[in-house]
Amino acid sequence: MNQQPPKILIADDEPLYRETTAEFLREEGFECVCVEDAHDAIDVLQNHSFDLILSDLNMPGNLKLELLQEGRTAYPETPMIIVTGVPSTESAIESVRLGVTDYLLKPVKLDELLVAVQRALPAQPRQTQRQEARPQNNGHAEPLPANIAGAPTTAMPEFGDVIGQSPKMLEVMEIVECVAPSNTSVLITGESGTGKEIIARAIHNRSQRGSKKLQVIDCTAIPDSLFESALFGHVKGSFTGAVKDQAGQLKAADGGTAFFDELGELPLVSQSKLLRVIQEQTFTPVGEDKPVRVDTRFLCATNRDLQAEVDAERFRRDLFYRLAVIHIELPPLRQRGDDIFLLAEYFLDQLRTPGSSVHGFSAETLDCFRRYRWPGNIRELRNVIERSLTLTKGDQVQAADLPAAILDPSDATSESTGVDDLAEISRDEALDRADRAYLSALLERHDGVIAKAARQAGLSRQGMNKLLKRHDIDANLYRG
Ligand SMILES: Nc1ncnc2c1ncn2[C@@H]1O[C@H](COP(=O)(O)OP(=O)(O)OP(=O)(O)O)[C@@H](O)[C@H]1O
Repeated sequence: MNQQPPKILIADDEPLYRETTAEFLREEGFECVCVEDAHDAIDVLQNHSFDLILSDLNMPGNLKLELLQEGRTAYPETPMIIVTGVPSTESAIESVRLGVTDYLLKPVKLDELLVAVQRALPAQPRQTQRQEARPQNNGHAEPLPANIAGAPTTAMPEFGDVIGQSPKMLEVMEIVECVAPSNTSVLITGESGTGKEIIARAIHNRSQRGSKKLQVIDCTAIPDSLFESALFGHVKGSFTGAVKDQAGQLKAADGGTAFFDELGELPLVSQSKLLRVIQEQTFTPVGEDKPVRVDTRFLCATNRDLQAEVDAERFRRDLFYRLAVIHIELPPLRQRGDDIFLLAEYFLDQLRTPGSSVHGFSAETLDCFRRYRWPGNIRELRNVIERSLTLTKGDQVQAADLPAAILDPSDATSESTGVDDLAEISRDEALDRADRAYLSALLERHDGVIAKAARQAGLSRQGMNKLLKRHDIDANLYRG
């Protein structure tokens, strides 16, 4: 059996970084070859085979990501990790589109680098599989093989449960296709009910982790004091109430994906614990002294503006950069054009009882759908259709079957502001007022009962509480 250590090509124009990385990896048992620019890297690759390429982005000869292109086309079997000091969403998406295994930000912790290297190397010792370096084909890049990550798709991918054909959603789906096969972290943002979880599922299902678990971790549901126990698990007797050994949620995500929902709600102290897990892929259960190693991909979602949270020092900058390598911003339903009709048809089909004669919507109903703001987005649409189906008598959902707020959306924007006044204020302020008016009307109707108001708006209770807090509305004032 071939006992050669895995061989890594390190391409970086910063001598200090290059040498310290090589020294560290050599100590860990790898063989390293260092080059200082993309030209040298491409030359070396022609005559030697490697098990992994570790490459900087901003270095001579790589302005158009030449090394990446060459690496992925001529040596598609050789995994590649990007380590960059100048991250950008564009280069991250392009790197992932071309099929890099990981995209790390400098300064990268050595432990984190080691985890990424170990993950990128195939489970089988690569020495026995190492392919002969292929000659360059006269500078003509081969087309990307269809089976590698990010090969341009000619037809739109089949997205099953994710409905949408608007340009913004097609863009989202293209990014999902590109990023799914890598281990890169993805941050998904968007208003409540825009489908953040469904997109996380789409990424997970399309990755090689798809047959393993997608563990959803709701950051609002974990009390600060129980964060470690919930995530890392605990051993019996390690604290009052720990009556038996309990595995944490991260253990369940081993081999699969951990999806942190409502990440923006995570308190600072828990953020630092999470950062460590992501960097080192290890954690120590409460009451244990030995760390547990996992292989987990991290996806997360929030409806907060995380960059603003970072600026306000409520969210750790290093965690933000680590998680937001790829950022997918989901548009609100009101910006998805005709997707609203596709979604409405889809939910009608899904939710009508077998044998129901309802098979569509009246023109007036569709018009109401188009004009309404949908603050609860797709979840609200789904709820509205579910409710209307119970009221509809004929074979079409009529406008009269819709909730009052949807029938007359102007009610929700009136709030003592005339149309002329509205034109004087910013769009954000106008939308803010509409939200406030809508929430007040809902609370009025439901006598201040938050759960009922949330149900009608298609929001979770927590989501409704957050909105009320943001608008400084006290539900108690609406109690009868
Ligand atoms: N593009 C879509 N196609 C079909 N169904 C969708 C789509 N987007 C969202 N949904 C449905 O809308 C509902 C809300 O979606 P989801 O829970 O993913 O939203 P979210 O953004 O994670 O919400 P929250 O911020 O409240 O957690 C779910 O029932 C989901 O299946």
